[in-house]
Amino acid sequence: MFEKSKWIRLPRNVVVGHGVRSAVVDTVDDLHLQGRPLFVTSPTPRNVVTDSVASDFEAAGMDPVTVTVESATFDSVETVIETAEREDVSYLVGVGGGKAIDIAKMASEHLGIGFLSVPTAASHDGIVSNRGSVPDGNTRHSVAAEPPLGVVADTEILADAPWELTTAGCADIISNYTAVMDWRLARRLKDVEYSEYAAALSEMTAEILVDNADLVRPGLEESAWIVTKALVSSGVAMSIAGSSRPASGAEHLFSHQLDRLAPDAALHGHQVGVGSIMTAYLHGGERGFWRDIRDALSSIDAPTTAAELGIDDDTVIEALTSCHEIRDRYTILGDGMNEHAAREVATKTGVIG
Ligand SMILES: NC(=O)C1=CN([C@@H]2O[C@H](COP(=O)(O)OP(=O)(O)OC[C@H]3O[C@@H](n4cnc5c(N)ncnc54)[C@H](O)[C@@H]3O)[C@@H](O)[C@H]2O)C=CC1
Ligand SMILES: O=C(CO)COP(=O)(O)O
Ligand SMILES: [Zn+2]
Repeated sequence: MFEKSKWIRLPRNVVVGHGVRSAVVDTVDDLHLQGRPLFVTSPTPRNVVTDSVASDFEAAGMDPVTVTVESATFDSVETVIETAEREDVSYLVGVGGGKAIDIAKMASEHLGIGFLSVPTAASHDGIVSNRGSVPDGNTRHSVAAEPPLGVVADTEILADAPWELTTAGCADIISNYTAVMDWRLARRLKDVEYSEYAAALSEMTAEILVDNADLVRPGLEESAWIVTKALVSSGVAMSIAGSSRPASGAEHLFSHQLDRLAPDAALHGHQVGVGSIMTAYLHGGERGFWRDIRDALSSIDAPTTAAELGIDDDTVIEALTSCHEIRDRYTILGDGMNEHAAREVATKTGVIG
């Protein structure tokens, strides 16, 4: 008998466009959410966006509360849960970059209440996904979390955000190529669960973004539009897969290890992009696909070297040789690279000098 079953949980409303920040209240109405909202945000997004959206809620008589978190940790998730329980809120609104949105979605999963995702930067593909990404000691968890009921992505806000946040989002998408290569490898060697639809959607998303790279330029609102659509599509791929596999392979392990070794040195998307150049080399050797990844990153102004990340060469080598230990996720790194091999890939790809 066929007994397999699967839930794919996706947002119901995705609102993208110029000035749609004023539609957050309407989105809440459309989703029939009632009661008191808790805004989950971080310091800069709070000043830039959250307070003005919260004042729309006040004007609509919804009595919002705001909690500001600084980092994507389990302690921050706990702070949000405690605030939500104390203030008797009915749903959450995550406003900010990847960290604030991850915290909101994980708290929402724990509380069993809905949440809305209001990105203030096109910097990551967690805008829509049903995963949270949290460092914890020597490891990094990819946690099952509540996907947003609705997403409101105002392209005016996203285009006004610092340009490097947008290039980081592009690099997070370009890294899908190597994430999917790793996923297919793990399927062949370790029989891991695999979804052809999620893999194809993830690769196609990267392909469309690279094909449109000429249109991704600083200050252009159309760029924010193109990148946001890719981020949404990549997040949907993760939700179809029920894991971050379509968008996170060895290049993400490399970035997660850099976060431990050189905290806050560079943006998540930029780190995974550089990691992707090197893991593409490992997948294809001299045969050139890594050059396509590097050129795609360069074409949208994303870093392609350790120096451009602001990270020294030795730290890159340390991350490469140890990042396979971050989590139990089989990738092209297998059971780890030795230092000589790591130096060779980093040098041959021009990541280190
Ligand atoms: N759950 C998932 O599926 C995914 C999760 N992530 C996670 O997301 C995080 C990376 O996201 P990021 O957005 O790069 O990090 P982030 O949330 O730390 O934001 C980066 C910086 O941009 C600032 N910022 C945001 N909006 C701004 C605006 N409009 N104007 C000026 N500054 C603004 C923030 O204050 C912060 O300093 C990582 O923790 C990563 O693991 C990334 C991809 C997928
Ligand atoms: O960043 C992600 C996808 O872009 C997902 O993060 P994880 O590697 O923690 O699953
Ligand atoms: Zn990522």
